[in-house]
Amino acid sequence: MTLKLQMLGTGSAFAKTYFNNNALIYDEQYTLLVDCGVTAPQALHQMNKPFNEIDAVLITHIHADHVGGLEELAFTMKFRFQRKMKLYIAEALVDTLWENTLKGGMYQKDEIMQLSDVFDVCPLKPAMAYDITNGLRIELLPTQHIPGKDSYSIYINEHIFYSADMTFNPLLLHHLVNTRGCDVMFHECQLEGIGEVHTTLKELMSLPQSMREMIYLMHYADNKDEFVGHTAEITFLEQGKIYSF
Ligand SMILES: O=c1ccn([C@@H]2O[C@@H]3COP(=O)(O)O[C@H]3[C@H]2O)c(=O)[nH]1
Ligand SMILES: [Zn+2]
Ligand SMILES: [Zn+2]
Repeated sequence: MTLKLQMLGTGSAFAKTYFNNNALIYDEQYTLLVDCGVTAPQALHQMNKPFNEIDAVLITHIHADHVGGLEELAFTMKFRFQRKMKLYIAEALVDTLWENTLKGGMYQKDEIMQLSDVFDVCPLKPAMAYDITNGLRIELLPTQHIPGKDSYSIYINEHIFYSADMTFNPLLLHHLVNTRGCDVMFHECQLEGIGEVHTTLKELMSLPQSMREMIYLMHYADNKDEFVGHTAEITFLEQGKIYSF
């Protein structure tokens, strides 16, 4: 099964050169949006892709660069396209996404009272595989990001790791490669400094060569070009480009 991946953006939370780190995953005619940050509506607009062409959105965690575009997406779907988009989300995030993020902007008495009034909500249990289509299987893997904040990386089609924002977890990466057949990793990356809530380039560079060859960097800062040529076997993902896996 060959999937295609196209990043709407590859930027870190406050990057200005790149859009937010959100992705489109294509399985033939099906399109899954992975995260929908503040810049996602603008990025989609520039790609000439209306919200209506997206089949579902999946959320990794609640930070504005991952969910800040959901209000525009949901309002546009409701008032322009008269339908709800499917929302794949860890069950632990359902209430907080509504109560702490969307309700303030979206609440309308008798019209929009809960998340399910604007999304077709599909709560996911972590560590369980779900077939989204015949050719797209996803599993949420809880990964550490901010203390007390639930955050979920994604294991796709039993061989692709797509990291949420996360601190370095070499044990998980080794486990996926050694026991679960992982051969591609899209990994968020903080290019310099101490990775308090993210994984640093230095940490990823400490992995064995065979794993570095699998890694594509995303969620990077504006000065990415300074690091091109200094990442050994590790590749930078580029926003807008279509990759097949
Ligand atoms: O303890 C903290 C919490 C947050 N932050 C910043 O806020 C950003 C929120 O989105 P993000 O998770 O993509 O990146 C985060 C960081 O840039 C931080 O530096 N330290
Ligand atoms: Zn982020
Ligand atoms: Zn985050």
